Amino acid sequence: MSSLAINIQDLSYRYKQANSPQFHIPQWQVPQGQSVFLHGDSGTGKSTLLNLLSGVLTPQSGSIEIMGQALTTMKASQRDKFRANHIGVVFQTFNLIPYLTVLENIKLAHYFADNKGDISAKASELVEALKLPAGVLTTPVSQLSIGQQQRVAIVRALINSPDVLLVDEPTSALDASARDAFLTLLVEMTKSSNTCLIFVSHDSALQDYFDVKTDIKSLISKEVNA
Ligand SMILES: Nc1ncnc2c1ncn2[C@@H]1O[C@H](COP(=O)(O)OP(=O)(O)OP(=O)(O)O)[C@@H](O)[C@H]1O
Repeated sequence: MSSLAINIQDLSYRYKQANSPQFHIPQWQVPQGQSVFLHGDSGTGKSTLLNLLSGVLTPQSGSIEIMGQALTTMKASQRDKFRANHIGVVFQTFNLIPYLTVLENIKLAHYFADNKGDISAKASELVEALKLPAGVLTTPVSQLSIGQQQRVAIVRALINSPDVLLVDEPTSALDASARDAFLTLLVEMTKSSNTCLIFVSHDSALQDYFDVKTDIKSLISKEVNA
């Protein structure tokens, strides 16, 4: 089995709109279990890269392997299945369904993965580990604070034990002490499950929590973007 969680080779992507910049990464490799702080100026392509890694966007050329499996050659249905089983995502808006309870939201994520069975026990464990209140599983998401919703989004992303967890700017809604506690937990949890964590943020004060700090500019090929 590959020891790389992510292996990108000669990746090119361009949005369909006229004048969109070409986004090109000659190569990028991230080992299993590594935590990466991915930063860079606004508009440099961080969200685009996360969307390519999660298979939401499909590149025009090049390859993306996750755990040695080529995301880029999968059919859309295979890619959806693969994402459910191997990739956790927490994007800025959390994408939780507000009128469903926390447990119903988590079950929905689990439904799309292969590993069936009752996940209530694991959901309770994660809820406790992320220091959410005990009764939260039966609470509708709309009744939670933003900080709690963020933790629920993490629980949902971790429920299928992903190999790669992609997190986009999640801490802006939190105060400094809540943010510290959140990041410490997030890094601990991903380390203990050998999950590769790609964490995108503008806030360089957060970089010390992570194994590696990567500026997206260093990944993007200069000639193509000139
Ligand atoms: N849906 C889209 N259609 C066309 N162009 C897009 C689209 N989304 C992003 N872009 C363009 O792609 C480039 C990279 O955008 P992206 O959102 O990935 O950057 P970012 O580094 O995440 O920015 P920020 O830090 O502000 O969130 C920008 O030039 C942006 O205008």
